[in-house]
Amino acid sequence: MTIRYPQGIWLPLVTPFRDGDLDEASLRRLVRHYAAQPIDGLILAATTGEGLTLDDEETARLVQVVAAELAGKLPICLGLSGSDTRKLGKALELTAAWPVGSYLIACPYYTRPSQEGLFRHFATLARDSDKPILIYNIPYRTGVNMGNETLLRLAALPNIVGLKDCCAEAAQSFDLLRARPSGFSVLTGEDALFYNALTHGADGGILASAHVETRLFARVHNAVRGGNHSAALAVWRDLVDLPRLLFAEPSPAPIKHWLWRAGLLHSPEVRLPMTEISAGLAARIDAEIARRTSLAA
Ligand SMILES: O=C(O)C1=N[C@H](C(=O)O)C[C@H](O)C1
Repeated sequence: MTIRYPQGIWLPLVTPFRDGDLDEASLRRLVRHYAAQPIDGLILAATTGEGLTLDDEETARLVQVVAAELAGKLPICLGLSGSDTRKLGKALELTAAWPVGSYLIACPYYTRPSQEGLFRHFATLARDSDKPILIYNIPYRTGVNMGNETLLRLAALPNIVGLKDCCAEAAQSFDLLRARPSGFSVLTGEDALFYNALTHGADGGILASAHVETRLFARVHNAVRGGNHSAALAVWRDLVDLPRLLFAEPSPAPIKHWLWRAGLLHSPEVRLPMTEISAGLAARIDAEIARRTSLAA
């Protein structure tokens, strides 16, 4: 399923592991669970999905299992990252026939290219693929910030359809939202700023935190879209502590801990260099699960 204007809640699915391998049983359980939630699409093998630790065979299997389980219920977007334009071009070629509708491609990291380098990198990748591409701008992970001028040049290319915005500069995000052409989608990847981004005009979010209380994240989105800002704010005031808790230590370990405690994952296992959460954070998460469970009862 190909979506040319992504909006709403896109879930960057965690990748379950068991004893070092892909845990397919947990993966199927997760997909069944989220297919019944109010989300608009799944992102696989991105930051939250520990995509950098998966080899090609595992990524292929991940996509295959998720697509089979979804049976077309939701669109799939595949996360790609790297700092070599040619290798990414080969990854696009390798995955062209896979059941993914679009790609989320991070800016090249570590090498800190110029704005012209960033433009040519994405323009080359856009030329190499028929599928829609979302640019992922996250300077605090990659070391390079794609400026709005470059983004707007890229937005003019037919299959560059949007941005996952994690630039961490409120003015840059707002200026882009004012200047973007119609048909170019902006989704925030700053979980704790989701409500603010929506009120500034963003189309939705790619939010690891939405693994938990998915319906409340969707309610915030729907209320802002419907112009009901006081209803959105009322939900958000209760929800905003959740992303803070789930990002208190490197993601996705806190989220995996929560999903394990909730019975959706067999294990909270992450792959090195990520590590499981501290005992202190585990106790805080367990207490929050207990609090939310007693409120719901
Ligand atoms: O999985 C992702 O991609 C996400 N990335 C952001 C990050 O890298 O910090 C956070 C977002 O919730 C999901």
